Amino acid sequence: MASASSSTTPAAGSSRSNQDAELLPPIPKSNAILVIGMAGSGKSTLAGALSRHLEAEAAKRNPSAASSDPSASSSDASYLVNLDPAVSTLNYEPNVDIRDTVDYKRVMDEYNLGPNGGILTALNLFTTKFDQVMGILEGRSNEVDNIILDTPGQIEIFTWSASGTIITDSLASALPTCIAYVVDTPRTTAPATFMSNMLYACSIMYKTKLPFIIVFNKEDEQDAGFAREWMEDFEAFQEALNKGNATDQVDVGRGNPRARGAAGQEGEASYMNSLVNSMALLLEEFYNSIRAVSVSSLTGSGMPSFLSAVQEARQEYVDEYRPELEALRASRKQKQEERKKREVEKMMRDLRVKPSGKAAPKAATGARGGGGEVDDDDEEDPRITRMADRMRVPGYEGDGLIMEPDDDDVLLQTHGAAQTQAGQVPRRGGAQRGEGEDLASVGQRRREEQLARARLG
Ligand SMILES: Nc1nc2c(ncn2[C@@H]2O[C@H](COP(=O)(O)OP(=O)(O)OP(=O)(O)O)[C@@H](O)[C@H]2O)c(=O)[nH]1
Repeated sequence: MASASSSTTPAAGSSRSNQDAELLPPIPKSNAILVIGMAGSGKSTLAGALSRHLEAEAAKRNPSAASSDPSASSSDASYLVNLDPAVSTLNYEPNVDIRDTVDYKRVMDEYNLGPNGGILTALNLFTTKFDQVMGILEGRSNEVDNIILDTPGQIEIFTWSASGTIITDSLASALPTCIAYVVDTPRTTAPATFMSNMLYACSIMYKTKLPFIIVFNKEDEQDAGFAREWMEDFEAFQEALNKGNATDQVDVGRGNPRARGAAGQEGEASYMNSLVNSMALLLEEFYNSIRAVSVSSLTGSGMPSFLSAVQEARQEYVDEYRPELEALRASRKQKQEERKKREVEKMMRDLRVKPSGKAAPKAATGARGGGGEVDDDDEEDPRITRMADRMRVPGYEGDGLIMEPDDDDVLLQTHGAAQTQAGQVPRRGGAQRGEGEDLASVGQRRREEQLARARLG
């Protein structure tokens, strides 16, 4: 488990990213902190506590500005976005609030939905306007240090919905974004609950691929030492598990769970226990790559270590997430350009036009010696070859014909060429139909003309 420690804040806009400004905008000063967690874990309380902590820090850094204009430091310290349409009261004043845009109770009534369906639909409706929210956030992204986004209580509504994905991806493509996964520490002391929380965290991390911070909240009620130990030492977790039922709360006290033992019966070899055991093994890799902090959103303790973890996450975004995003964008752009080029080439071939715009009657070259400028390097279009074959007349060495891609005309020209073995290939017009004349009449007229000429000859 990576622990949060202070790290240098990368300068706004890494050189690497600036080079590729065409694909992605330069990295701004702000971090986006997406606060996610199970219902009641303390997401909103954390968002409020963090913003107050940031305000206080900003006031300390610049006391004169804070005293002359109390709103100045606070507005630059953080920017808050509430994405929970169903919350009734918040312990902070959001700058952008989903409730100002969608009334989730009306959504429930109008669409005949239950509470969760209402929240999901409200979020979906809001997401249709999220480009506007992104415009606002990007506008502030070089003014504020941290943009904090509080998500709906029902975690799956955000993490497994299309709107959650759109919001997360939009943020991550514009700002150094990290996930703050809030854990209700006092309610995670049973090995099974701990494990399911960690599995959820792991699935979100692998889904979003974003820098991830586990925030063990409510440390005023329950120290997170046991959780850290379970993450770092598999045997400690196994020992706690073997002391009782996986679903029993372990008496972790405020210290080492191993020393205190489990509250339940001795070593139950239940299916649940062995399942939790195997999952713990699977999660070892996840634990190794994760940073975890413990805080109390109620008292405000642990905020500096949380902010250090955010800075580490920013660095990870700059070093790992952003280059991948740039590579992805570059390859998508290249593919788009290649497709565009292929389409233009195909169109050129179909029109038999050189890129310079000159017409080239290549279709007539089946009769050799086409008069127009022909792009000889071009691959022959099989349809044109077939058409030219139909037009080819044995022994004819004449000029090319200018024709329209119309079967009637092709037939007429072929017919015209067939009767002029001597080389007087009728130019277009000679073979044309008169107005209102159908193909059969033209044939008839031609036969009559031929007969007349034969008689004269
Ligand atoms: N003791 C203690 N209680 C906390 C702490 N953080 C939050 N709470 C309490 O936990 C309860 C839920 O907090 P919220 O911030 O509403 O949690 P949430 O995750 O936003 O809730 P939903 O969005 O409704 O799921 C409230 O009663 C908070 O007072 C903390 O650090 N310590």
